[in-house]
Amino acid sequence: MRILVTGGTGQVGAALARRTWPHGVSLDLPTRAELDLAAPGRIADYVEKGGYAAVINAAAYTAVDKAESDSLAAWTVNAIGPVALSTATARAGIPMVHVSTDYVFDGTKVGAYLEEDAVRPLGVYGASKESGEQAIRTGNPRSAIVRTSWVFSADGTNFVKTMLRLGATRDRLRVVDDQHGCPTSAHDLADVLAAIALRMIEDPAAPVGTYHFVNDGATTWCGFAREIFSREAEAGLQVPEVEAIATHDYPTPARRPANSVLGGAKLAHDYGLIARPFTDALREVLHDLRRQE
Ligand SMILES: NC(=O)C1=CN([C@@H]2O[C@H](COP(=O)(O)OP(=O)(O)OC[C@H]3O[C@@H](n4cnc5c(N)ncnc54)[C@H](OP(=O)(O)O)[C@@H]3O)[C@@H](O)[C@H]2O)C=CC1
Ligand SMILES: Cc1cn([C@H]2C[C@H](O)[C@@H](COP(=O)(O)OP(=O)(O)O[C@H]3O[C@@H](C)C(=O)[C@@H](O)[C@H]3O)O2)c(=O)[nH]c1=O
Repeated sequence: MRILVTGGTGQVGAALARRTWPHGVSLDLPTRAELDLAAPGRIADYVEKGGYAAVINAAAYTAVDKAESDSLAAWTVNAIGPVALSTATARAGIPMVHVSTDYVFDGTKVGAYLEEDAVRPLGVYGASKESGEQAIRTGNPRSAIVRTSWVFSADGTNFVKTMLRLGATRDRLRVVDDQHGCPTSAHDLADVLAAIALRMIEDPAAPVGTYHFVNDGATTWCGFAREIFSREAEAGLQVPEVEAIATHDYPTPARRPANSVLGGAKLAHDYGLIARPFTDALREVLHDLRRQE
């Protein structure tokens, strides 16, 4: 049985490729050149010919700031690509698992966002992802949308690697302390996506809809940076000082939500999946990164 995974060169796609799958399950991990979400006309044919049991869409345009000036590209990959994927999977009669983001919310809620809370994205990336969610819901009724946030791993580009890179050459970093969210391991997320996909393949009546999955523990970007450097200091490494600043002291092209903490018990209720603390996953990732040096 084969599962199509898009975005295999990204953090989440690579984590899906690395995990151990049950005997008899194989993945098709096409490159962007082989399956381009920005060329939706070819997606139906690719899905139809593949004879897949399910599709996991981990491909996206994820450059949050660049999306503000490159909105057509972001919308094509994040919104129009999913229209084609959901229609093609529905026609093939197979389930689809799609990854979305905390940046669909505007950050004004007091407390954690639940699956049913109203969305109001602040930027192009969030808006294009929100449109992608709608495309999935409308196009394939057998679909699960998993919203997550602040993803990190030893692969690809992410905040942990940015902090380590900047910290290697600077004594002091300035990091925003008024945006709250939940750092999430790409590997833990991959396990969740896989569990949902496998259950949906086995059971046509498996639960569908929108789910939140994040690792346990909310923090700010500054808190996250300090956590990273505390672990590095424990390992005897030289670390920079981290100065807490406000969002207006770190201007960026895209606005980001002040609070994008995701909560909700749907995933535990419907699929029995529980998250571990992000600090546990962070230790593993830092260990892997040190071994890569
Ligand atoms: N990173 C994060 O913090 C968060 C991510 N998410 C969501 O999780 C999912 C995975 O993100 P993540 O792994 O971090 O992203 P990455 O940026 O690490 O990887 C993106 C992947 O998408 C692929 N891709 C981009 N454009 C296209 C295209 N036109 N056609 C086919 N593939 C394309 C990239 O391929 P290539 O190598 O060729 O560029 C790459 O494999 C996305 O849906 C994202 O929105 C949600 C919340 C947080
Ligand atoms: C590098 C740096 C960033 N920052 C701030 C900018 C921003 O507000 C915050 C995070 O910066 P980044 O650009 O690394 O992260 P960003 O691209 O906003 O990360 C987002 O990516 C997309 C794909 C998602 O879906 C989100 O869940 C989220 O993970 O930290 C500092 O304050 N100091 C710094 O030195």
